Amino acid sequence: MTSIKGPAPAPTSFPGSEKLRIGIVHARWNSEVIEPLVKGAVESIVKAGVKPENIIIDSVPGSWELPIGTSRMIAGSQIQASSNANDLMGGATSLLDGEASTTTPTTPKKSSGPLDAVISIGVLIKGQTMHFEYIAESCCQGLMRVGLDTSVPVILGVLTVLTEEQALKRAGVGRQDGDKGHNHGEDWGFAAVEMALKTGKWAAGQLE
Ligand SMILES: Nc1c(NC[C@H](O)[C@H](O)[C@H](O)CO)[nH]c(=O)[nH]c1=O
Ligand SMILES: CC(=O)[C@@H](O)COP(=O)(O)O
Repeated sequence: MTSIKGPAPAPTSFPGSEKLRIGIVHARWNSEVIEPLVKGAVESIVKAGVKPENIIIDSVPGSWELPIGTSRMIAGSQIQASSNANDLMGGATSLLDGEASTTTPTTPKKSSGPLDAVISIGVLIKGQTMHFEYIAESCCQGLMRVGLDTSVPVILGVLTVLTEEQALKRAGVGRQDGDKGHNHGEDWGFAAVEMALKTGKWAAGQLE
């Protein structure tokens, strides 16, 4: 019997996506699986209309570090956005200091606005101990908390799998049964763009 499980097809258009800035923070553990997942996510973010230069990618050692990495990346983007706004006003800090500003206001080509969504990507593979269970639970709880606390959508890109083949298949690079599987990174990219646009509209009081 064929399976009915899986996401609905992604929307075909994402109006307004050209203004978005999307972050990806990924763990470096299990990099053979991480790499295609990140690639899949980037491809679908671009397909959805986000400019490649507005996709910010950074890494952390392992999935345990994803919640703090995600949280600080969001905060860093907000700091960058407000200091950029100061620069565009002609260097507010130096004016406060009573100095003439030497900063020439320029319009940055790529966005330095705050991140509109972040995808947190990790691959946890069950080993011999309880390590997997502790990290999986804390990591997912932590990522949920970051999203709710910051109001910036955090997309759960963490695979929690029992075998290496399960991980490979979920990154579209399966090696067994002639079945490569499906790259979940692609779904995460579309989810990030959709959630970034929707939370932006909701924040502006626009409900369809
Ligand atoms: N076993 C896996 C880990 N373990 C490493 C931890 O995430 C963490 O980096 C370390 O304990 C230092 O704090 N990470 C994964 O992403 N995937 C694993 O399967
Ligand atoms: C990093 C660890 O603590 C390690 O011993 C976990 O082992 P396993 O992945 O086999 O559970």
